Amino acid sequence: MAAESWLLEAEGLSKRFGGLQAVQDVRLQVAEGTITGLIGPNGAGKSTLFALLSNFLKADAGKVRFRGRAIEKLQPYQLAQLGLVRTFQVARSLSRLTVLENMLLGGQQQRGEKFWQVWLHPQAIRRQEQELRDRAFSLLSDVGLAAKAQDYAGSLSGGQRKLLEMARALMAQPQLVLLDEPAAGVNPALIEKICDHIQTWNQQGISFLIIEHNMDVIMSLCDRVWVLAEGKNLVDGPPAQIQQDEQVLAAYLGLELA
Ligand SMILES: Nc1ncnc2c1ncn2[C@@H]1O[C@H](COP(=O)(O)OP(=O)(O)OP(=O)(O)O)[C@@H](O)[C@H]1O
Repeated sequence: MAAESWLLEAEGLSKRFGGLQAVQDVRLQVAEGTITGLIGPNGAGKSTLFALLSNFLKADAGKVRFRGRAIEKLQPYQLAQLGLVRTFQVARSLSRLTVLENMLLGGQQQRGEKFWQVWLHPQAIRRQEQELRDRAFSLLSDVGLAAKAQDYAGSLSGGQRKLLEMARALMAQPQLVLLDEPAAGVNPALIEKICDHIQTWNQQGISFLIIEHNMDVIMSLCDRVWVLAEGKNLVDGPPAQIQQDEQVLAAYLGLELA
């Protein structure tokens, strides 16, 4: 595939924490319209790579291009404006906001508006706010959380928080969502629902890069899977191939992939 047709492309990414090389010379590509998996044993560097791809951490070396554009110098909110967002766990501070307030924050990161814009165009801002609320309610009803809009996010179950995290990311109307362990701590029935939502959004044109330890989720959702081990690329390929790859099985030291 020609370089310009990758939605997201990283090469030579490295990050060291003190004496620990967490990510070393890593390469990764996400094709437009796909669901791409990122797997690897604990400590393989997946979360660090996510933080590097979304500019929450600065790389020691390497390049990241999104839609053909170098993005290293952009702030995370500017990345969101370009169409690249990542999910965040509903942290303690956000637990004390309502579900709706969490959603509106997700929309805010896309706008990055200046004080003078608010002052000069109050009606336009009010209209935008109404649009944000409408979008928030539409997404909340998609994921079955509309009735909980006024509840504190902290009162949601683990699975409902995951749904809120995903819906909040979609408030920015992204092209690519980096999803951090969407199935972690979620009961099996809700995992199935979460997978259905991801597939539906993907059919609507949103691409995903997903870190996940639940191999059923990775194998059923992903078009391509990248494997990291000890901070480096191990292999990448279609899920069925990855599932049987001996290097991958060895890296997991006997943990079952199937
Ligand atoms: N801020 C940090 N400071 C120091 N070391 C860190 C930091 N963040 C991560 N590490 C270390 O870097 C290595 C890679 O961690 P990372 O969280 O990226 O792995 P991971 O593949 O996401 O693991 P897991 O599946 O357990 O979440 C680990 O050894 C971790 O302890």
